[in-house]
Amino acid sequence: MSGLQLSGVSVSRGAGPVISDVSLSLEEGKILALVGPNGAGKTSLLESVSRVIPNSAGDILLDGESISKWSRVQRSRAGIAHIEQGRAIFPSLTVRENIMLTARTDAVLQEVLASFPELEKRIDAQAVLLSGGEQQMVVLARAFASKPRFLLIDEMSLGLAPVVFMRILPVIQSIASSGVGVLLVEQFTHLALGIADEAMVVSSGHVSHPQGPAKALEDDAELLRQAYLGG
Ligand SMILES: Nc1ncnc2c1ncn2[C@@H]1O[C@H](COP(=O)(O)OP(=O)(O)OP(=O)(O)O)[C@@H](O)[C@H]1O
Repeated sequence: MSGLQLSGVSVSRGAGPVISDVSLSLEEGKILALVGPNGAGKTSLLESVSRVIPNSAGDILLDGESISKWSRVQRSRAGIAHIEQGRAIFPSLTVRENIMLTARTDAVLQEVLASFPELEKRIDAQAVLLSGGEQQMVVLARAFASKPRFLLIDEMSLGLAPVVFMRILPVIQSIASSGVGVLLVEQFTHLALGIADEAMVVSSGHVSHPQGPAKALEDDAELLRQAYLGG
């Protein structure tokens, strides 16, 4: 079986479980939106996939092989990239230097920039001088330049106006079209559902709406509301 799978994954933090028995499946080239209320455990779930924290039960599989015991570095080398919450650019470096940290060669840089027309224009600007939206583009470009198979994106829109985030959405779509599987956690639920192939809702650490077509949730406000309340 190819792709990334979570099978009955639980995650504990401090006092107890924050994720219980979550299963999902992500294929390369697809976007799966993971939505749910604040504190539902979405960040913790992504963190268990990249091994910021371990899963306490269940299994995480890559191409059918268990990676639950793999370190963060091993998972990253296997192509699992994680854009964590908060902007993580190197402010004193230029856009080019930030992207070259992972691109390493000019050929890869040029390949990446083809998906980021806005950045191409600002390639020699110091990153600190960019707008919030442009800085997030740099973060995305740097992750894409590492040539991931799977990209975990945690609330890239934090601190951005929806209209600014809307410029980032087509870039995420283009990354997925290039063959990267994207697991997207996003506070602007409808924007995320609008670009996702599939979606699922997590509420209080549990799956309250299982993985299925994103359109079903996008088109049915009542279904979405119920799932947010815990199904
Ligand atoms: N470092 C931590 N130590 C202990 N508990 C934590 C830690 N980080 C998060 N939690 C708790 O884990 C639960 C899930 O939080 P998490 O951040 O994973 O949810 P979330 O759905 O991403 O929420 P948000 O949208 O607010 O970021 C919450 O109850 C939170 O208080």
